[in-house]
Amino acid sequence: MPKTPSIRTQDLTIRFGGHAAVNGVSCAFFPGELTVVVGPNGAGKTTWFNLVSGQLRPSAGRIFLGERDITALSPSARAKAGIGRAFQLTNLFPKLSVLENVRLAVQARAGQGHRLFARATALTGLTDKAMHYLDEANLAAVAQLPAAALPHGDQRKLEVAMLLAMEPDIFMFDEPTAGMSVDEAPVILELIARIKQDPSRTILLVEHKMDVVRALADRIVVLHNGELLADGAPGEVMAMELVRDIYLGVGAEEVA
Ligand SMILES: Nc1ncnc2c1ncn2[C@@H]1O[C@H](COP(=O)(O)OP(=O)(O)OP(=O)(O)O)[C@@H](O)[C@H]1O
Repeated sequence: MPKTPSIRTQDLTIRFGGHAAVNGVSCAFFPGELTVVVGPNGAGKTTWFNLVSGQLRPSAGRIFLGERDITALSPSARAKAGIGRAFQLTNLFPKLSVLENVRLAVQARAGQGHRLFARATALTGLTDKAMHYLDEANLAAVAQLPAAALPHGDQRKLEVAMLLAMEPDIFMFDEPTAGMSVDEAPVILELIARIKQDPSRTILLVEHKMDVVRALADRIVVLHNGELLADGAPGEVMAMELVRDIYLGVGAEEVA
């Protein structure tokens, strides 16, 4: 029996004025699969991501989460429905401790909203859960520090721990190693590789760096001028002449 996609876009299009930043993109994604969305600057990758997570509304086309049409849902309703997106540090509460940050995500997942002062008994359970996710992200040792005190790489890990605490079915990462040092980047990649081990999860990643693409991708989707140019296994896609052509001048040597 063919597998049901966990998320899919159908003829997804958004126009800004006369310009179609995303143009008729149809593709489906499956549990247990990590897809990297690549393409040159301005190809429409971030815009497509924003359409999927709900920050932008399409001019045409639809988005389905499983069988459910979520095109009209707000970003928060999509998050509740199972789409989790890591934003580049904009979701952190800098003055709260690392633990409190994750605990708030656990509370949000449990449907208790963002209350900092929950009842003591409830708090213990929430704290235990939060510590579990901090352990997964290798951040347990810094649980009591304010988020703002962490180095950039650890803040990005904290963001991933908060994403894990939301227990999404779909994980979306926009350039997860952007701004990281060479020492910090592998830790995030390892964390994403671990997330991928759970076959119920679908992972979407926008990435420019070919070493990251090579390390993680089960599949590559190439956008170009807002259109879907290629979609397939990494070796297959990277060997396509058209794909190599559009990368000429923007890292052709890296594609090789
Ligand atoms: N709010 C907007 N208003 C007008 N044009 C926009 C808007 N957002 C994006 N665009 C245009 O849509 C196109 C796609 O942009 P997008 O940022 O999605 O590309 P990208 O592939 O993510 O690029 P990069 O790799 O540089 O981040 C670009 O031409 C961009 O200028």
